Amino acid sequence: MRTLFSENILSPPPLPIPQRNPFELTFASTPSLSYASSNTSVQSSPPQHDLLTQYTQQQQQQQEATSSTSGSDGGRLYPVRRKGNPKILFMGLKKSGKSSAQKVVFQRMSPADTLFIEPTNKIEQTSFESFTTIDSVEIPSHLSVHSPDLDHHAVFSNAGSVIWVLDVQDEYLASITALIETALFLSEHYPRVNFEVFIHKIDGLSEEYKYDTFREVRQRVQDELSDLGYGDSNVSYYQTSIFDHSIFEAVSKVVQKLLPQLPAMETLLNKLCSTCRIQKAYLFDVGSKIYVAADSSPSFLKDYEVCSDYIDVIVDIRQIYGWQERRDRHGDSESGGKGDEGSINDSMITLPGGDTYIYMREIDEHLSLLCIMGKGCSVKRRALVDYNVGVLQDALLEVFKV
Ligand SMILES: Nc1nc2c(ncn2[C@@H]2O[C@H](COP(=O)(O)OP(=O)(O)OP(=O)(O)O)[C@@H](O)[C@H]2O)c(=O)[nH]1
Repeated sequence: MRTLFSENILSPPPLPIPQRNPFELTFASTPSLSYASSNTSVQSSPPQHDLLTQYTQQQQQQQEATSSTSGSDGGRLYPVRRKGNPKILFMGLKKSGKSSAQKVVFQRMSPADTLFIEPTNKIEQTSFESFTTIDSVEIPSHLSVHSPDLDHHAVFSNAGSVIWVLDVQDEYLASITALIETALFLSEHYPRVNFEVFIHKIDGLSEEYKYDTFREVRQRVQDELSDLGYGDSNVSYYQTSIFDHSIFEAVSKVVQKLLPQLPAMETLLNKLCSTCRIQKAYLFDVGSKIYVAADSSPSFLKDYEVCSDYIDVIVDIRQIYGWQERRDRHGDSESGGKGDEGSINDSMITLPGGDTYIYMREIDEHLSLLCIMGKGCSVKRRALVDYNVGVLQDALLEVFKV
């Protein structure tokens, strides 16, 4: 076959992507991992580990030297360590959807019920208890960042992220002006706080208009910030709606940036995926359906949706029929007694077509691992997957033990 390129021209091999050392965190003890694999070529060799470790150490030294406050590394945001629980502030103009967004995600309110939410007139804080406690705070629309009634220190000093909720179904120029004001205030006074923009109520726009509007808002904000000399400020944008999974995906990404365990979790999931040929692996918080980590392969909303729906099914079944007492893979039950090995809470389904499977395994009472597997990882390899997921489970429990 004739091709445009000569067969003798070889493209250079891709450079290995340097990854953060997962064990940089000050854990009480670090898990020692050895995954079982039927394919030895996917396991990293010791010299590679040395290189990665050296690279990470250099990065850390550079970061310490420049005492960077943003936690940004070449465009990639790494969690900045903060004291206390992850705290997320919801801000935006009146009726933009602040209460709805947080109630749908953290309190499992049905989207239809948000029609009856009363306006918020004072600062409201709620705590979501799960694998970690997430504080979510709503700032009423009449309190702008320059309002003398706002206790800036109490509100922003320990905040992790500010989410600006912008209603695209409304006239949004006024919201953009207030958004810029808030972004500037945060850049100047609280640069460690992440600034996230939810381009919200996107469900009301037609398919082709959705992306145009998203791009227009993003461009306007970026242009105005650069005109004011803050072009390099790290602002993230998400298209969201409470009527689909987009709000959960967006909140997941916001929460992930606040978790110091994220690099360790990502590395563990990457290793699991390469060892067991898993297409995509998510670590879900079952209570809220936000995912706290995923492997680094490209992520599609559809994958997230199918896993999220599967969690709903499992939670419903569990509520109706109950669930076996959980035992770990060593046979210890939660009450401390010894039981039969194998009574671990996991399940697997095949999607229509028969080529794709979803595997779910409880890691602890809040977190569950969900994996999407394709042709390369059939049910015949289930024993290998079970074993390796067991190793991952032990490591994750160590990570959260701190
Ligand atoms: N179509 C659509 N409507 C939404 C969405 N999110 C919220 N809403 C609706 O927007 C209206 C206002 O939502 P709220 O959550 O009360 O907004 P708010 O910003 O908290 O309002 P205030 O507290 O009064 O400032 C409600 O009727 C919600 O049902 C969305 O994603 N899509």
